[in-house]
Amino acid sequence: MDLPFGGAKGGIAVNPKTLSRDEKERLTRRFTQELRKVIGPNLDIPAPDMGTDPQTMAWLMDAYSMQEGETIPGVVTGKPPIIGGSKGREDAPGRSVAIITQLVCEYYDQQLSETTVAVQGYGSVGANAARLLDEQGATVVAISDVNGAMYDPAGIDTATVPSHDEEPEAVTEYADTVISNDELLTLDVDVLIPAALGNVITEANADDIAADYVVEGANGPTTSTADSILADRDVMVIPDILANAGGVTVSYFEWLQDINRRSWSLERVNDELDEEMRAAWDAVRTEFENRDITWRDAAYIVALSRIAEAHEARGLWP
Ligand SMILES: NC(=O)C1=CN([C@@H]2O[C@H](COP(=O)(O)OP(=O)(O)OC[C@H]3O[C@@H](n4cnc5c(N)ncnc54)[C@H](OP(=O)(O)O)[C@@H]3O)[C@@H](O)[C@H]2O)C=CC1
Ligand SMILES: O=C(O)CCC(=O)C(=O)O
Repeated sequence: MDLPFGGAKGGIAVNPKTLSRDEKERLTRRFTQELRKVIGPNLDIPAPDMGTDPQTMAWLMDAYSMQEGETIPGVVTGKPPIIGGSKGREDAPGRSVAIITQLVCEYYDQQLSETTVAVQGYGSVGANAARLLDEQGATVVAISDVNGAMYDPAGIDTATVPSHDEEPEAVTEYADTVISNDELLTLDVDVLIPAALGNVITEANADDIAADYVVEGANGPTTSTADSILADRDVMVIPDILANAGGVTVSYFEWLQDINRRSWSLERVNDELDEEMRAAWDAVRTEFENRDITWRDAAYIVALSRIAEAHEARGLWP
């Protein structure tokens, strides 16, 4: 039986191989019950981490710790800061999306103050990205939740619209003009940030994407066929593994804090995240420029080269 670990709003460091079959079954039942209480049928949707929150991660820590007889905070990340979570973890993926969007704009000589942005999903990733970009001077013209999108070509004051965490399914209630989530994806904006479900940019709508830049906030929002269509159309797609990596990066910071029994300040978390994101951007940009490939291929080359080097260092490479 597979444990429903990983990919939630934090990572988990349990090695299922070290658990007995009975322990696995017990943990799986407990986790699934608790998760279903929160996200109900959504447990079966393609992005199962949507709708979970730091409390969910606290349950995971407690369920595991009960088996161990002591609290093991480092076993799972994305927890509330008061019980071993990291400050800044909730905002981190949206913050990294905003940092990367800023770097993309700088790279293509696109002034942020003259940049329009549409964001699908208004949760941990979408709302934080939208609000940071809004604060930095971009014009956020569309945001959405499961019910549809708020659209205002003059710009939305993102701070006044509650995020999923603050009030789920509220975006359209605050809107004068509502459009569909599908329409949001094809708006004529500079930057499109899909930050909800996977597989929303497909063969069926890739030709209609009017944005110049797609910065992937969600995991896997673009199918591979759509990716090729966008590449042929010179739409720059900045891949999820770079853009939303703030989440997993601050999860790593959280694990470091937990195993060292330390708590970092928010300023330190955000400074170190900024540094990591800029270093990742530089590494990907170098491959992009040297090889004349897509941003996604450049990110894969950076990642796979590191794995290959690690194999080589161990003498494992044929
Ligand atoms: N949180 C994290 O650490 C990370 C998350 N991701 C990925 O980012 C994406 C979003 O996750 P996250 O922000 O954490 O999730 P949240 O649960 O915090 O927010 C999800 C948002 O998407 C909206 N939504 C739900 N269903 C749909 C739909 N069918 N169409 C449009 N919008 C919808 C929700 O609306 P409503 O309020 O109405 O429910 C909510 O605004 C996922 O793909 C996730 O895998 C990637 C990296 C890290
Ligand atoms: O924190 C993590 O390890 C996972 C974060 C996350 O949800 C993701 O990157 O998709």
